[in-house]
Amino acid sequence: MASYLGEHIHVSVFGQSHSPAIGVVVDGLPAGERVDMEELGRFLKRRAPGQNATSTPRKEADLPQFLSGLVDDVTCGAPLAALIENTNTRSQDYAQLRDKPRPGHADFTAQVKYGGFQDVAGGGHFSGRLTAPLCIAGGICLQMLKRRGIEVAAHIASIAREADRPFDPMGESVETMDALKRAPFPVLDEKAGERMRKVILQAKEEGDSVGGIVECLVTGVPAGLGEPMFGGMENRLAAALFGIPAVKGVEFGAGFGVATMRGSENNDPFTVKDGKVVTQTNRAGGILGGITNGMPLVFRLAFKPTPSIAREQQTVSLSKKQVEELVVTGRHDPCIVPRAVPVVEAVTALVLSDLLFS
Ligand SMILES: Cc1cc2nc3c(=O)[nH]c(=O)nc-3n(C[C@H](O)[C@H](O)[C@H](O)COP(=O)(O)O)c2cc1C
Ligand SMILES: C=C(O[C@@H]1CC(C(=O)O)=C[C@@H](OP(=O)(O)O)[C@H]1O)C(=O)O
Repeated sequence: MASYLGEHIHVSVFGQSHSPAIGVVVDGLPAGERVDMEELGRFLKRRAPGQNATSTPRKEADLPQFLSGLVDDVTCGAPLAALIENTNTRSQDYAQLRDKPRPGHADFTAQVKYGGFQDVAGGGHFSGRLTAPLCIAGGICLQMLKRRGIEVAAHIASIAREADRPFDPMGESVETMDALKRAPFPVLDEKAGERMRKVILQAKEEGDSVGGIVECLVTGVPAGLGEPMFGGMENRLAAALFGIPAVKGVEFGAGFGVATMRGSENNDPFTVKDGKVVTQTNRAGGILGGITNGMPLVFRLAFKPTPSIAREQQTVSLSKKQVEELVVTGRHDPCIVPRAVPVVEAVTALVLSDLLFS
């Protein structure tokens, strides 16, 4: 399984949703970086399950235990290892899924690939739960980046057809970006947030789920990060962001919108501000030729609706090779998007740190 990321800051995620613990090993963190444990705890809490009606009811404290890599909360240069215990598992909910794979989840493909030896319980290693250890590693990198003037923030850009106001691609204030990190439901327009919550609860009541879009903004990125062709900033971010379960699309800057624009509409004119070359607009999303141009990075991710829904669905019995009905039981997010927002920030911070600290 390809559960590792990064060349210089190498991150390896392990565990399954219902194994005794999940965790991460991070090799290559620079020595001497202080980890603010309270800040990290607040970050992990933003992702943790079981906190409100739009989330899975599975309750987990998601408290990281550090086994190595830190001395008095400061990185010491040795590989950092951290664990989170799984305490609230109900594996019987998954018993039928080895033979009757859930439409939209990885049960069928895992069965094909691992020949029945895969851990089915809780979605095994495919579970969104594996994003918790990613947030430990990414949360540390977010602190390292902030110390160097790089701010990463994401918000819920839309749920189903309800949309927030988009980020200003030229950047947002640090106050606005920080406020999103304190918000239990991170949106820029509270009224839009209310409508989104309603859409999620409505779908849940109907035994269904909804998807949506997360938009991410990174300010303070120096020009010159990334390589042409296959080592581009877009390539690296996309490869990592597609590792978040349920992501089905990633677009940078004006994204798919460029297809209907003219060059005169899409090009960002250059100008000089305070002696620095900048662009007047930022439809490129801060990347040209795979290399950062010094403008903010802006990108969006499409999340599919949660596959495990309460409604009856059609599947097959793999042993009987016949069509059967399936009712998925258990505890699930009616929408993945709100809990995925800090995960997007974490993965972004890991990719940027990998390039910056090389
Ligand atoms: C934070 C988070 C929470 C998730 N919660 C659930 C869930 O409760 N139920 C579910 O079926 N899928 C959930 N997913 C999505 C599945 O893990 C994912 O759809 C599945 O592994 C198949 O992978 P794919 O959608 O990338 O193809 C969650 C994903 C994330 C990132
Ligand atoms: C526990 C988390 O979310 C889980 C993600 C998930 C899935 O299939 O991705 C399925 C559910 O697992 P379980 O059936 O064990 O409750 C969610 O609760 C988490 O994200 O921390």
